[in-house]
Amino acid sequence: MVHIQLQLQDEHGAWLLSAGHFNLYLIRFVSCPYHSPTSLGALRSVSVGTMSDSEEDSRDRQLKVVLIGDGASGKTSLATRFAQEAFGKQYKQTIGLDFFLKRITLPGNLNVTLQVWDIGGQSIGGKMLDKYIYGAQGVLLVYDITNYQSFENLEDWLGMVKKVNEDSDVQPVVALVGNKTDLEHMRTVKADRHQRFCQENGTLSLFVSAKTGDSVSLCFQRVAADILGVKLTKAEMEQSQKVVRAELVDYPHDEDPSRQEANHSKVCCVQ
Ligand SMILES: Nc1nc2c(ncn2[C@@H]2O[C@H](COP(=O)(O)OP(=O)(O)OP(=O)(O)O)[C@@H](O)[C@H]2O)c(=O)[nH]1
Repeated sequence: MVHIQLQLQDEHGAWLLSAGHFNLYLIRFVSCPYHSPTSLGALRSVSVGTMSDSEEDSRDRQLKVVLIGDGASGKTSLATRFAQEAFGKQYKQTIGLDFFLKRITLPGNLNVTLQVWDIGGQSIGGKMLDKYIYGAQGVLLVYDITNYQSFENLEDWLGMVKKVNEDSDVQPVVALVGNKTDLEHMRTVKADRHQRFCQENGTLSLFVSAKTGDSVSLCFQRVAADILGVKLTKAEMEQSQKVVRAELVDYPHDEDPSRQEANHSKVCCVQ
């Protein structure tokens, strides 16, 4: 594939455009005299050159990853935990979709910008769902491990993904994501049921907690790596699985300090 580097400067030397990855037909379009003298008349230089493979490799890849699944399964929470390292206990239904961007680095210094499309659970019957899913290289099928219905309904969500991609040569990487693992004691979807779904549908298998952050980065890393054909080592996977959670409790200050020491616990959990 031919890549062209195109750079445009104005009369003061400011870059109007400096970009690569143009296919030849785009360059033809740029060289047409479509621009007005006022907007681009002051152009000082246009340089066109090819990019070497190493320059090309150092550029960010953009991947579209969509999160789908029933309402309240935790899609927004996952996206927020991943992109902003935050978690909100309050449920606020996503209407339509939300959009997040996050840059990650995969082994081999491969920079990847993930476009995370958080699709509202109520979109399942809507007209826009196929448009949201279209073009996604990665799909996270999210369910709540404490809600069996959210797992059962994934058949419908996956059906939609297959329908959107039925004419496509390249199929998206699909991952089954069991969320809310911090509520293990309330689990209603057995782990072997989860694994069977993965085997039957050829999906990646992930368990996460958006609340604690457990395995959330790993989840996105694995999907991105799989899309790009990058292999993550065991050490790399363990690294992105790690969670450091510290909870400091503010106790009243007027107690006897010796009693405070005996009665109060500070929670600091390193996983
Ligand atoms: N305990 C626990 N609660 C979670 C977790 N993830 C999400 N929640 C809670 O579950 C509720 C729903 O989370 P959302 O992220 O809004 O769910 P959603 O899938 O985006 O829902 P829709 O917008 O309706 O599609 C919220 O109250 C979250 O705080 C988790 O890992 N553990």
